[in-house]
Amino acid sequence: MVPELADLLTTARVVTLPMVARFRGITAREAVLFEGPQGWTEFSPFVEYDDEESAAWLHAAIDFGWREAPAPLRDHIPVNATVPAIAAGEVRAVLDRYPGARTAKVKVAEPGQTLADDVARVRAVREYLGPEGRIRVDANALWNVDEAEHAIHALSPFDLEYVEQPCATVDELADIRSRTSYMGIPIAADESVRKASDPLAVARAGAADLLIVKAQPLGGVHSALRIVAEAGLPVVVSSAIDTSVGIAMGAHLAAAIPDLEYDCGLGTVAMFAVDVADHPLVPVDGSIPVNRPSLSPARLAELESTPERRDWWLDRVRRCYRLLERSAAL
Ligand SMILES: O=C(O)CCC(=O)c1ccccc1C(=O)O
Ligand SMILES: [Mg+2]
Repeated sequence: MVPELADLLTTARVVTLPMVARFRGITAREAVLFEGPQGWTEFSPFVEYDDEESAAWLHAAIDFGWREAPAPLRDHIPVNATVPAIAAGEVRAVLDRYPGARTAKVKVAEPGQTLADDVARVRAVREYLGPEGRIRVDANALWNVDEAEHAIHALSPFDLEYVEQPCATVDELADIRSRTSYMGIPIAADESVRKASDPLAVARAGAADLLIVKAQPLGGVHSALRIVAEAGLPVVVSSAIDTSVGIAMGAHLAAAIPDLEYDCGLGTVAMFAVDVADHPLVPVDGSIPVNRPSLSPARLAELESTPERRDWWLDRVRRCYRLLERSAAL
């Protein structure tokens, strides 16, 4: 069943969630929430994304609100802590927000910082987690191949689980993967999956050892699940800094994947000072439950965006809906 545009718009709530610290350059996250027959669902492409890219996120919102999710194979999803490109001295306070996490993902290669900053941050994370903790780093495509080789070598003494999107292109990923294979550190693709016209190209090229998959940019739980099956690589389901509603979408995707060998990047509700759900999907004992959150009217009212931002988001919903109609994607 597919909703009419009017059905979407009548249930739409536009919210702005304050964050505890800056991430991806933002300190508040905006989202549209719709209530469908399956429960609440979320549409929250980043504000700078164009309509074509954002339309996949609307497809995902409709999928989760109007179509039954696949049968869950597990009721909890182990998650990683997410450490922004902060100073080493701030690492402890961030990790304290993820009780029981055995895995941390650390942002590296931040513009304006140095490799020494990355090394100090990763060292602080290793000291916090101890030798058995798992540390993965995410460069968000910001290194060239030589920089990546140098940085991965410098970070390797801290025992990395994998390096996420060290470079931008599929060819560069293949190159850095063969240059560093002697170190035995896997290479993960993120932007090469979620921002690519063909999300399977990186797998087909043998340019990554595992894939990061996100439900909203891949068009929803069902379409992401097909991509995972076709890729034939291990995956990590991760968030786009969604509210508890979008995180529930990711959790339902993760719950339906037969082999989930890595912890998922779905602990990010911990980044919000306030969330929309009665029981926010923050990690407890290192995992989040697989359920559909209920939202309290009082909390929705408290987090309601300004009329200007509401108009902006609902216009975006209309444009993306028309794009989906025109491409016969609904
Ligand atoms: O994977 C995680 O731990 C959290 C999610 C995350 O890092 C992220 C969130 C929003 C946009 C991009 C990214 C990313 O993985 O690059
Ligand atoms: Mg990433």
